[in-house]
Amino acid sequence: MAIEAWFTDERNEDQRFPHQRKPNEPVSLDHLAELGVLYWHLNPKDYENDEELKKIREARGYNYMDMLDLRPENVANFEEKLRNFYTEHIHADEEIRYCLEGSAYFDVRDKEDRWIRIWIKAGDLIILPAGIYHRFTLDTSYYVRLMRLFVGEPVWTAYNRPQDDHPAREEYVKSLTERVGVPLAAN
Ligand SMILES: CSCCC(=O)C(=O)O
Ligand SMILES: [Fe+2]
Repeated sequence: MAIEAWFTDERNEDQRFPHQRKPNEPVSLDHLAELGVLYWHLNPKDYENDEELKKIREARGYNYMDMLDLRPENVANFEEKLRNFYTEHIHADEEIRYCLEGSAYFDVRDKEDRWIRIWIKAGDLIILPAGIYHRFTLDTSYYVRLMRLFVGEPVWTAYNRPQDDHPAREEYVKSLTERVGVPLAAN
């Protein structure tokens, strides 16, 4: 079972709604990969002994790990945090999130600056590349338990859009043309 992703409508309704277009315009994993967004589906029940997760962490150097239980009762300044998560931003590093329970939405910008909504559920691990414009919201279930991974000491600093001159943004924009350039040049 793969994650679902789609282009969002532009309606000004609750951010926790799916915001699918009518008819729905799905986005494939290949399209996400072109944007540098990576995805795995793992077994969330046994994450402590999961060899697949171990392999990914080793291969990518994710030695840091913590848990984020996003529900109003156990997060200080819950509303403010959610507001910040939903403000379009980038990071200087990858954003790696593994959904263990519940569900939520990551929105990422595509090359034409359209929003793609990615619905993550238990077992979905996604990696957003450094420099990609994105935001995050809970869905109507209003609960998600996420594992956060990182290389070394974690840096969660968010740089709100616009960040055209940020080195991570410049690097990301360059990587987009290179990623598309390879298969085209091979033709
Ligand atoms: C709650 S995890 C995702 C939110 C986000 O984009 C971030 O933490 O930078
Ligand atoms: Fe982020």
